[in-house]
This record gives sequence, structure tokens and C-alpha cells, in this order.
Amino acid sequence: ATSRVLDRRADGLSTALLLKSLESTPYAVLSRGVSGMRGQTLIVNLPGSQKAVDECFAVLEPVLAHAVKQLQGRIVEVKAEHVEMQQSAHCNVDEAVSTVLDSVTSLPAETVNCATASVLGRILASDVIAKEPLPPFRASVKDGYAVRARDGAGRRRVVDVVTAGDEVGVHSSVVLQAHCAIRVSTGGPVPSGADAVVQVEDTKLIESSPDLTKELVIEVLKPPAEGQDIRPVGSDIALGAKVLDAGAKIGPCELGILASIGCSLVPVHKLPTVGVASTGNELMEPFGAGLGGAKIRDSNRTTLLAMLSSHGFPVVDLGIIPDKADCLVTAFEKAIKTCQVIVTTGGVSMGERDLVKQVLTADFNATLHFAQVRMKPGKPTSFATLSVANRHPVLFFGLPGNPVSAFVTANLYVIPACRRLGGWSTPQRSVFNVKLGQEIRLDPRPEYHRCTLQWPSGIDADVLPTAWSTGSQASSRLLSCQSASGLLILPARSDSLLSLPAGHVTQCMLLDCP
Ligand SMILES: Nc1nc2c(c(=O)[nH]1)N[C@H]1C(S)=C(S)[C@@H](COP(=O)(O)OP(=O)(O)OC[C@H]3O[C@@H](n4cnc5c(N)ncnc54)[C@H](O)[C@@H]3O)O[C@H]1N2
Ligand code: MOO
Repeated sequence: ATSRVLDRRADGLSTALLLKSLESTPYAVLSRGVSGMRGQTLIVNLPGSQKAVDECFAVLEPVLAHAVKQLQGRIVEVKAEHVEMQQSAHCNVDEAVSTVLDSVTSLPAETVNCATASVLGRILASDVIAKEPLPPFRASVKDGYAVRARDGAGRRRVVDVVTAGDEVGVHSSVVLQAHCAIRVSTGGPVPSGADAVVQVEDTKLIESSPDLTKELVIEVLKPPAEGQDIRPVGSDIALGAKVLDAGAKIGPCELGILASIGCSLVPVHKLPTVGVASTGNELMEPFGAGLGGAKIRDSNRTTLLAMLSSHGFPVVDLGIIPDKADCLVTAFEKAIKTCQVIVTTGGVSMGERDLVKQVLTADFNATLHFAQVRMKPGKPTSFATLSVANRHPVLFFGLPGNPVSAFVTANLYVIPACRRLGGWSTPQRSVFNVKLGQEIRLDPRPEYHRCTLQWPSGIDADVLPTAWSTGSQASSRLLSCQSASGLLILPARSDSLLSLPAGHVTQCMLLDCP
């Protein structure tokens, strides 16, 4: 269906435009409802809760009365029906991704104690400066003997033994004397007076105590160089050095760096709490008994909650919401209190009960940024933002109900948006080139085709991974996502391009890693 946007305000101006459109065009669109003519029927789409419907009627009643008169009885029926969203809300994937990311800024910082809470995957909100040097004392790099380099090669009396963790020699006033050595172990402190360590392999034991428990004299076989096999204080991390940059993602090594300098309190961007709901009268709890009639098990919530959790985002299970405006209003009102991101599946297409968008715009005054994307799967994907006083705007993703569509669009839009909120500067999934292992027929829409990847073995740097389709790409067939490592980004079919041949190089979005 084609529609023409006349005006988005349900006020006097749009009322006048509506009247005009009833005489001349098939559709008129109001923010609080969509109306139009089809044959002998005037179609009035009244969205949202009872309150929103009442408000719409208040505006439309006089218009309708006038329209009926104007059209001289040509209208035989007035009925409520949902019609296609405005054309202006229809965009391609790149535009949709940009729209989402442009609407999102990082959440403010919070200080987290990495000694007691997990900070893995979090993004640092400011630089981390070392308040301790590493190593904090001169440490031996080898098991061997601490010596004075200027004594050269030759015999040395072994006067002490220092192992890692021993303080002997560090704070001791005893200074290593000429032609003496102290046995040291890797990581142990190098005693005062010593300026080189000679590894045990470069020495020879000359004399031991009679019971063989003590080394008394060794011979250093090669003249040592000053500083040899000693890590000076701060040689790995200098006191006051910047060890991590703002914007860095904390992985195992970053956590280890923080641990190595005793930095337990780190400023990281807050994580968005993401609420996930499934909408639909046909849905039942997934793992319960009693499947029957036209019920289906709700799988989307399970998939999305698991996906978001695996990316490290706190989630709230918002349950199943029936296709009823008042139920959606109540559920959203509650969710907005605790969630920065609300994700629903279902109820965004053209069915009579597809109420999600209408409720958002009519009852919450949300800004609907897009409601359709030229893509397969995921056409009816919707994105809205809700302004909430003294808070970051709440992001709302109305994903399609088909399980594959929900999975693909969550990867394309929801995960990057959550990452951006969590402080990521480049939040999108990685895209790289692959070679098709088989011919792939194209869809009329640009397609995100699930594939497995065969990684090249050997060392030929020019060989690309080979991609294989996961079979039928029906939006309802979640098995097409099983074991899928990536999404092939395929162009829309055209008269001159019906399929891509085996060997064709195309782009692939990696699902297995960032
Ligand atoms: N007249 C039109 N009809 C449809 C269009 C269209 O352009 N014109 N688009 C189709 C496309 S594309 C999609 S995708 C679906 C999306 O519709 P909704 O988002 O409104 O989703 P529902 O109608 O509620 O459900 C679609 C499908 O998925 C099943 N479903 C829903 N929720 C779940 C869940 N939580 N777990 C598992 N399965 C679920 C549901 O039973 C339906 O089979 O609209 C097309 N229609
Ligand atoms: O776009 Mo729908 O998501 O094909 O099935």
C-alpha cells in the first residue's frame, strides 16, 4: 500500500488536510490514527489504549460527519483497521543502523570494584594511571646469583640465599661485598650492592658445605654485564604511567593489568538494563505443558535474553504481553521505570492486533524513528525513543515476531545500541569478505542470509573463508540460525541479478565474535 503523509499532528490543520484527502487521495495519515478510503469503506485506524482512542474520536467525529455529508452517502461502512505505516518511516539497513546509533550516547560512568564485581567486557570511562610501579623492587629475571658486574668472571663466595618473596637483602643494610654472590631465584629481589644476575648455567659449583646443603663457592664463567638479568623498579609499568586508555574494553589482560598495580576501583560506563517482552495472544510459556489449539511456545524471549546476557548486559524478563493496547501500556509503563532499552517481539506488522507502534506513539508520545526496513528478514523492525525526565532516553525496539527476524535484527540493531550505551565507540558487529561455497538465489529484499564458515587452513594469506548457506531461510525457521557463524549481506534480486554464483566474494557479518 502506498500512503501519503499529510500531517503528523492531530490538530486543526491535519483535520483540514484529512478532509481534503478524503475527497482526493486514498489515504490520509494522522499521528493518532490512520484513515483512508478503500472502495466503499472509510477506514479509520484508531491505535493505542482506550484513552488514545477517545482522544482520536474527539478529533475525528466532526470530520467524519462532515466527510459523510461531503461524499453524499458514498460511505457505507466505517470500521477500524490498521494500514501501512508512513512511507517516510521506511529505510534501508544502513540508514536504520545510523538512525539507531545517532540516537544513542554512552551512559554515564560508575565506579566498580573489580575485586568484588565482574568488570569483564566493560568500557573504561577514563584513563587508568599506575599508582604503583611494577616490579616494585629490582627483580631477578633468572635463577642464578646476584653479583657485582665489575668483579668480572671468576670465583665468588656465596654468602646468602634469596628466593622469591624473601625480603632478605631488599631492606637489609648488608651490602653485597666484592667477589661475593647471593643465590637468587626468578622473580626474587636482587640484594643491594648487586648490579647483575648470572644464570646458574653460566656458573660452576666449586665448593659446598660438608653436608651438601649449602653452596660455598662458585665460579662465574663469563664476565657479567651491568644490569644483566635484572628488571629495574617500574621497568614493566612505571609509577604514574597511563596503563589503560579511556574507551578500552576490559578483557582478561586488562583485568590482569589492573590487578598487577592493585587498582581495584575503576570508572566504567554503566550498562543498560534491557527488558525483553514477547507480544502475542498465541504465545505460551516455552517450557510448560499444555500446548494445544493455536498456541505456540514463546521462543523469542529465550533467544533474546540469552543473547543479551551473553553480551554482558543485565536483562529483565518482561514476560508475554497479550495483543491488547491496555496490557501493552501497563507493561511498558512498568518496564520504563527500570530499563534503558525495551525490546519486544511481535505485533509490529500489519495485523489487526499489531498494536506496539501505535501504543508507543499514542500513549507514550514516543518518537518513532522507523517502522520498516528494506531487509529480509526483519522488514517490520521498528525503533522509537521515549523521553523520560532526568534520565537517558529509553530506547524501544519493536522487533518482528518471526524468530529468525528477531534474532537477526537484535544482532543488527539492539546489540550495537546497547554497546554504544555501554561506552563502545565502534559498536557494530565485524564485517569481512567471504567466498560463497555454493550458488545462492537472491531474495527481492536485501538479505541477511545465515551461513556457516569454513576457515582456510594453511598459510596462504589471500584465501578467504568459504560460506555455506544454512538451508531454507524462512523467517520462522530458527534452525537456519543454528550453528550459523555469520550473516551473508546479500543484495536484492534484480532482473539482471537473480543469484550469486559459487566463488563469488561477498560481505559477511560475523556472529561468533565482535
Ligand atoms: N500483510 C502483511 N503481513 C505481514 C507483513 C507485511 O508486510 N504485510 N510482513 C510479514 C513479515 S516480513 C514479518 S517478519 C511478520 C512480522 O509480524 P509481527 O512482528 O507482527 O509478528 P507476529 O505477527 O506477532 O508474529 C509473526 C510470526 O512469528 C511468530 N511469533 C511471534 N512471537 C513469537 C515468539 N515470541 N516466539 C516464537 N514465535 C513467535 C508468530 O506466531 C507468527 O507466526 O509479519 C508478516 N506479515
Ligand atoms: O521480514 Mo520478515 O522478518 O521476512 O519475515
